Amino acid sequence: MALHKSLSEGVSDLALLDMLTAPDLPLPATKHGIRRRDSDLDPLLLATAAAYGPHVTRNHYAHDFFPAVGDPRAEGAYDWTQWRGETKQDRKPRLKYVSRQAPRSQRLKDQGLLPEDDKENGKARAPSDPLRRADNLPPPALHKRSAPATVSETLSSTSSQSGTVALNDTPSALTAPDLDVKCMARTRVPTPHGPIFLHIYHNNHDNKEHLAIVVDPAQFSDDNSRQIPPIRSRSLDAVWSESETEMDRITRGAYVGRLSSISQTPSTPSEHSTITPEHIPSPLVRIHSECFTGETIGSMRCDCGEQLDEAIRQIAQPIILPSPSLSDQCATIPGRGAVVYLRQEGRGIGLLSKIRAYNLQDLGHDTVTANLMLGHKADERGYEIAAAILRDLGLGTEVGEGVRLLTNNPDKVQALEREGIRIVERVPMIPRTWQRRQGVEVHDTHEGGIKSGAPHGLTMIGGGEVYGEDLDKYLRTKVLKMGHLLSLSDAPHS
Ligand SMILES: Nc1nc2c(ncn2[C@@H]2O[C@H](COP(=O)(O)OP(=O)(O)OP(=O)(O)O)[C@@H](O)[C@H]2O)c(=O)[nH]1
Repeated sequence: MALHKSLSEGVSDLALLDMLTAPDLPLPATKHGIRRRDSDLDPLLLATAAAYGPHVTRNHYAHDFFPAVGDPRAEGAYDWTQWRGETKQDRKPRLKYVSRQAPRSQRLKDQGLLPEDDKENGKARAPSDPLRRADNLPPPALHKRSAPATVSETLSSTSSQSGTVALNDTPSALTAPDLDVKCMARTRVPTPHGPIFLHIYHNNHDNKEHLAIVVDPAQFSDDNSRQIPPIRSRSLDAVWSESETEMDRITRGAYVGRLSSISQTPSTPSEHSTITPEHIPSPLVRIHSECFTGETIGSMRCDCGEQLDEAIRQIAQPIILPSPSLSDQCATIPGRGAVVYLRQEGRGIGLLSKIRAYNLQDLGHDTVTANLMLGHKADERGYEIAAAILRDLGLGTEVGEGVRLLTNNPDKVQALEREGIRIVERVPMIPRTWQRRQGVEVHDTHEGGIKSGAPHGLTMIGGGEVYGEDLDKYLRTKVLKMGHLLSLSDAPHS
């Protein structure tokens, strides 16, 4: 009885919707006496629109019955307000339920809600805004690579040799733009390891905002007599436009010293020297790849969070300089260097694929095989942008001092060297549990930061060490399958 009641209620609902929505065409009735719901306009769609109000299905109201249009790009095809009725030519026997609006991306662009080319959090900027303009990218010399690396470079070098085609005559379809990076903003951030300068970079090869974490606390001092060149971004210190004010420059981080309500000195775009006195060790640099799981939610499947923390900690350690003579006291200078933080999540395969790879790993596959099973390479990362950022910071350039690179990954060293970065030393990144096994004190934290004895397993900045079965497997695969330069005999469970 109840079943019959609900069935009959359902039947009358459908009949009502049919009555409201069916075109005025005679339609065959079913054996229950209800017309078939084969209208082009789905009654359920209309019911949803009526139930939830126009704000939910606003765009559906721009759809209606129209004679089918042969060419969807015909005048008025997308804009129903422009529709002036059908012509003889258009006339078709069948009504079709079609959309008369442009694609959503086009509509947003027309309304000024979608930026054409500004990647900064999707917000449109006025063309006059000095922060928007990209015409002050660093001079080409800073970006020159030693060997031709792109189609355009190869083409232009061949053509200039033959002397027949000018550089700019290369067909644009064949040229990839030379990589340019630009530091959009820089700011001071206090961390458990001391203050750092966070730099945000844009580039013309991908849509990611790559970062540089610069450790150079000597820049806070007013002492201009120091011999060590500051680690500063050339593109940031450049003047971006004639209309740029001092406040514009300061707001984007182009200032010197410590910014405060009484200290506001804009930087000058002068070329900084990259020559450091010989007795000063080269800056310590790490090229770090994004790992949301390890760095943000404290995953202990990998040691990425710990590595980021450890890298900043090591770079920030004061440098003890050898004393010129036995009687002299050793001098110390503040630690200096940088972490370039690349948005290449999951070794370049992205977070979604990495998460799927984790499930395959739980089924027993290692990190490399899991990537391959998902149709990815074992490692899809590139280091051209990292090299360009280092050059912009004056690190590892041909003329200046080299860098000491914190890594166990030989591919990374080679890739950076291919990009022209001068690496004078590879400094290993030993996992903290491995260091502890070797009797190394691993909680040597900065004054004022998190104190020794941070809980184990905390992978965030200022945290302790990562451990566990998953991490063991992860590290073993890196050593055994990816050639990482760590000795497994140092591992706690070996
Ligand atoms: N595909 C995949 N990526 C992972 C996994 N675990 C961590 N990653 C990513 O690995 C990257 C870090 O690379 P690693 O191979 O750990 O280290 P590396 O940068 O090559 O080498 P080091 O300089 O010695 O640290 C980050 O982008 C992480 O997101 C995993 O299980 N699968």
